[in-house]
Amino acid sequence: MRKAETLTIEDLSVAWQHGSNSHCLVRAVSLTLRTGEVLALVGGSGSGKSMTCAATLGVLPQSVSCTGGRVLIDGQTLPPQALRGRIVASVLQNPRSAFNPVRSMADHAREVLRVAGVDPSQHRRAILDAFAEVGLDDPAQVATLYPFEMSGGMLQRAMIALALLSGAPFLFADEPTTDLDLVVQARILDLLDSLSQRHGLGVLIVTHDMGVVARLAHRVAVMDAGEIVETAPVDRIFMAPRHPATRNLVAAHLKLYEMEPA
Ligand SMILES: Nc1ncnc2c1ncn2[C@@H]1O[C@H](COP(=O)(O)OP(=O)(O)OP(=O)(O)O)[C@@H](O)[C@H]1O
Repeated sequence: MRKAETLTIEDLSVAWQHGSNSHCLVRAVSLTLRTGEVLALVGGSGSGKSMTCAATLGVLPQSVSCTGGRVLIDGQTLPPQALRGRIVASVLQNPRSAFNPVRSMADHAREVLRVAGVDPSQHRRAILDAFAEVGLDDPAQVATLYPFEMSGGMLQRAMIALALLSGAPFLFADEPTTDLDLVVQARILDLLDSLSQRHGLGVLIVTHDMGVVARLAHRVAVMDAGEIVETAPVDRIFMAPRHPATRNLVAAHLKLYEMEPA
C-alpha cells in the first residue's frame, strides 16, 4: 500500500452550469479522512454527498463542474487524476455498471495491478490472494468469470478486491450496499470494517442509512443542502446531535426501531 496519512478536502464547491444559468450544488465543503478510520458522509437525498466524492475524484457528470477548492494528501495538493485509482480507490452503488461486460475478473484485476506498477510475475498470486481475502470462494474460478456470471454481492466483493489490489490508502464507498439484500449487505459492511482495520485503509462511506453509520463509522460528517453542517465522533452524533439535519436523521433512524432519542 502507498503511504499516506490524511486526505483533506478543502473548500470544495461544485455547480451545475448551463449557458448563463448556474446553481451551486456543493458549497465550500471541507473534511479530513485519516488512514485507519471510517468516516461516514451522511445527509438526506440530494444533499450533495455523491457530488462531493465525484468532484474529489474528477468524475462529475456533464454540465456539473468543480468551481473551487482543492484536495491535499499529507498536506500536498494533488489533482483528481493523480488521486483516482492510485490514492483513492472507489466502490460504487451498482457494481455491475463498474465492470466491463466483455472482460473477465482476472482481466480487470490485471489492469489494476498494471496501473499500480506490480510486476506481472506477481499478478496471479496477488489476484488469488485478494479474491480470497474478500471472501470470494474458489478464487481461481472467480478469476475466469465475466460480470454477467456473478451475483451483485460477488461483484461488490470483487470491486473491493480491486480496491485492495490498487494499493490505494483510501477508499470511497458510495452507498456500497444499497442494491444488495440484507444478509449480503451485512457481510459487505463487515468486510469493509475488517479491511479498514487490517490494511489501515481510510474509508469514506457515503450513506443515508444511520444503521450503517452506527455499525461502521468512527466519525460522521453531515451534509445538508450542499454544505457540511456538523462533523463529530459517531457517539456524539447519536447521543447529542446538534444541527437540525443531524437530529432529523437520528430521529428517523430511532423511529424505525421505535426507540426514544437519548
Ligand atoms: N447529473 C446531474 N446534473 C445536475 N445536477 C445534478 C446531477 N446529479 C445530481 N444533481 C443534483 O446535485 C445535488 C446533489 O446531488 P447528490 O447526488 O450529490 O446528492 P446525494 O446527497 O448523493 O443524494 P442521494 O443520497 O440521493 O444519492 C442535487 O440537488 C441533485 O439534484
